[in-house]
Amino acid sequence: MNMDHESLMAFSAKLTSTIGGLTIIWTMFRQFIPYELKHHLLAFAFKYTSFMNPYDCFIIEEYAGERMNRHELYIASKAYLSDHCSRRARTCRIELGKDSDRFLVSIGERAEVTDDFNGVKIWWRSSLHEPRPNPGSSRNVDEEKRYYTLTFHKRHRQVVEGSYLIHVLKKGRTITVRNRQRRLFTNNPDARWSYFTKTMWNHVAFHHPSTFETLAMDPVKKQEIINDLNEFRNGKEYYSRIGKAWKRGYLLYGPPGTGKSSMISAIANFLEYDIYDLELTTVKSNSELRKLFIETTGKSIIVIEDIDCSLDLTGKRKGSKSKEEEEKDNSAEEKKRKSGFMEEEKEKVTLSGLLNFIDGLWSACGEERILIFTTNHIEKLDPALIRTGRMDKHIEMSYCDFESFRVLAKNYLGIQSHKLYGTISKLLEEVKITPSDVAESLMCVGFSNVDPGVYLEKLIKSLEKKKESDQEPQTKDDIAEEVHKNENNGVKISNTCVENGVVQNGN
Ligand SMILES: Nc1ncnc2c1ncn2[C@@H]1O[C@H](COP(=O)(O)OP(=O)(O)OP(=O)(O)O)[C@@H](O)[C@H]1O
Ligand SMILES: [Mg+2]
Repeated sequence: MNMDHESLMAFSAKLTSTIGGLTIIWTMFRQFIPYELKHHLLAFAFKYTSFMNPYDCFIIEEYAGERMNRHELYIASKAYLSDHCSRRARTCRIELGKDSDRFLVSIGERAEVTDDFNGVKIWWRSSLHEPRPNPGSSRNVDEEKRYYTLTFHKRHRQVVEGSYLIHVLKKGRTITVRNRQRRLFTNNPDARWSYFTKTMWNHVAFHHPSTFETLAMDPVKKQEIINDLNEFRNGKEYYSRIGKAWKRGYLLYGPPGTGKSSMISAIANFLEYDIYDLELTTVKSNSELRKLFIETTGKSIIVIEDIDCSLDLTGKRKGSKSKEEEEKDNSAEEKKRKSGFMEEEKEKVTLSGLLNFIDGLWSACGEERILIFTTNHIEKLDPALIRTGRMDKHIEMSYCDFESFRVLAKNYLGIQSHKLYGTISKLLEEVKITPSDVAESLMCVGFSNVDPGVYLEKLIKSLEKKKESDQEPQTKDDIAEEVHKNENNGVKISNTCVENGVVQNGN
């Protein structure tokens, strides 16, 4: 033990004197050797060491390009290392993800980790550029610019250059998407965005708990949608092979409270995409619409809710109007032009403008996007918008059936079956009730250990009440109110007439 201590002391004394000697030589070299000679000597030393050194190295800078954007390969490498290697690093950097409460672990400055790729060993090291002092400013020019150095044996250069870097890029991208906090965007009215800030979309963190498990609908239909989404997500090569833009359109239709918005959230949660909720009524023109679409990113869902109410899309395409209507419009336009209102009117979002993004030339802008329209009145939409092939999938969200009820009962009451299920199943066949109304009856916030029977009874009561009111003949007043309501919605009741205050259905 004593011997060991002594030899350690001797070794450290030797080391100190060697370092001291080298420092003196280095200082002399820097001070007394002429610049030209120094340059030649260094170049020779570099050549010699690189000849002797069997290792090559690549450098991945954090910032690159004219606009000094963050290098995509750097971002992907950081994500890749955080997932694959950071556990092996002795020094780690921990950051809080943007808009998220997840921690991102990456390898720290000067820390080194080793990766193994098909038997090839790669050493990664993270470094920081020395900040360049900026005279006249308290800030440095190069603040926080990092880079990674990859070192590997020369004989593996082809593997690293070819497949390894592609592997890092692909994995890194996937991890970045997985780790990011998803966002819900909404468009700013044009008056609020300026050329400088370019904030056409505002966003908040997207946290919606709706998933396919919590969504009450026909299980076969649900599975079909999940399969369709999976095929879409993995379909990059397929889409490029068939020459179609990598995007998909869904039209969700059905009465209010049947789960259209919940379905959008479930899709977003399933695919882990961002949502762009496009408020068409605030978009002034087709060119503004185009800018908004260009600004959206990949892996996103662009939603236009209540498309029938968003705009009067039906009348904006040539040929969709009768001659008489067109003449009427022309004279109205003439009047407006004369009174100076034309400039404002000319600039509008038109159906053709919208269709251009669905399957026109502009549909190819960006990739991996899902476009979803929702409506309560599919019959009010322009046939051009809903013709086959335009929106890839039409999904009807309908009233609550027994299967949907079972999902809701499992979500809200945590039960799979109950003796009252038979009664409920029978009533659901006779009564049209939305999942939203069923959910309302089953809601028991904050009560633990409650008897599910209480809530099922409550549901049965509301179903029976609804059944009774559905069976009651409608009065003149009721029908007048309904006609008024439908007229406001633009729906005509054609086959219904009123006789002696009782409604007779013409069908
Ligand atoms: N199919 C469903 N599955 C699960 N919950 C549902 C379903 N439909 C409705 N709900 C419940 O009802 C609420 C309202 O549903 P949602 O907003 O999705 O309906 P909507 O079809 O979008 O209605 P609207 O046409 O008025 O926009 C949801 O928050 C959810 O709790
Ligand atoms: Mg909705």
